[in-house]
Amino acid sequence: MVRASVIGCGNMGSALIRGLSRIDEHTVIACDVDPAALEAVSDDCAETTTDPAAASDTDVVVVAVKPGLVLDVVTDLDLSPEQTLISFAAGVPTTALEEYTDAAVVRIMPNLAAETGNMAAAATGSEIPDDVKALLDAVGEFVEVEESQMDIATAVNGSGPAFVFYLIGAMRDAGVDAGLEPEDAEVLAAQTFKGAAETVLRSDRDIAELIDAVCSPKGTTIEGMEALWESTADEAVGEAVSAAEERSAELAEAFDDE
Ligand SMILES: NC(=O)C1=CN([C@@H]2O[C@H](COP(=O)(O)OP(=O)(O)OC[C@H]3O[C@@H](n4cnc5c(N)ncnc54)[C@H](OP(=O)(O)O)[C@@H]3O)[C@@H](O)[C@H]2O)C=CC1
Ligand SMILES: O=C(O)[C@@H]1CCC=N1
Repeated sequence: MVRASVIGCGNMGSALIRGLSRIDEHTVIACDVDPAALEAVSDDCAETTTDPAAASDTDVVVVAVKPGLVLDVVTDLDLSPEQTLISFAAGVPTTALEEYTDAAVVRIMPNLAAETGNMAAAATGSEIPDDVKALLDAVGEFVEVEESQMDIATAVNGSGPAFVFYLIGAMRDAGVDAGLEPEDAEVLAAQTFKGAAETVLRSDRDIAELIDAVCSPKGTTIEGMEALWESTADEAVGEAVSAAEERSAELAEAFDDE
């Protein structure tokens, strides 16, 4: 069992808390300056507090506040070398965090799908302790990456859900425009993304082979694929990822002189 606290229970912190509450092996203390944020997760954690000091004696301390607040919060926590600090912050390098704490630091780029146990996370740190791995495994899949890869990971899996929500919306809207009921179109589009993602994860076949498997000769899909191949859809996705990556790098630049 992992004893963890989550400091900052907004969008990302609350998603983690709710994801961990789906399994009862972990004890989670939730901390936020906003009582309303704590009220929203009170049924999904063991304890809530507005005092970070009261939440700082757990084995693992997850800091999920906005990037600009992270170092102040970490400084005030005064953690020991036996504890592990997890930072979710975009653009805050591990070395910067290490200057402000005695705890072992693991920098993680999570995503909102922690809430449903489907998080894709990138983790970096000299050694990722077993209890942190157990915590990440409990809410999805993680991969270990180099610190230098964190900006692109932030774009792909951290920001990625927003890009995918957008694409699901576009597929839904196309269905609605052609006559489907909005609720039906949303289920069909979202479940199709979910099923396709699950297929990619579970299949030995690469993505080109999977596309081929859907395209019946002279059928419907090949017509749609030809329209996609002729469009600049892949460039648009690439540009979205690059813009998010650049912003992550820009946030990190603030720490260059520290
Ligand atoms: N949202 C996402 O999908 C993802 C976010 N992240 C990272 O997670 C972090 C949090 O992002 P997100 O959840 O979106 O942000 P939110 O603003 O939704 O949540 C942050 C929460 O922390 C609270 N807070 C502020 N100061 C303190 C403090 N000193 N002690 C305790 N709580 C405090 C805020 O309260 P108040 O609002 O009153 O200030 C708010 O409730 C960021 O660093 C971000 O880069 C990473 C991946 C995905
Ligand atoms: O938009 C952001 O900055 C945060 C980090 C990745 C996802 N949300």
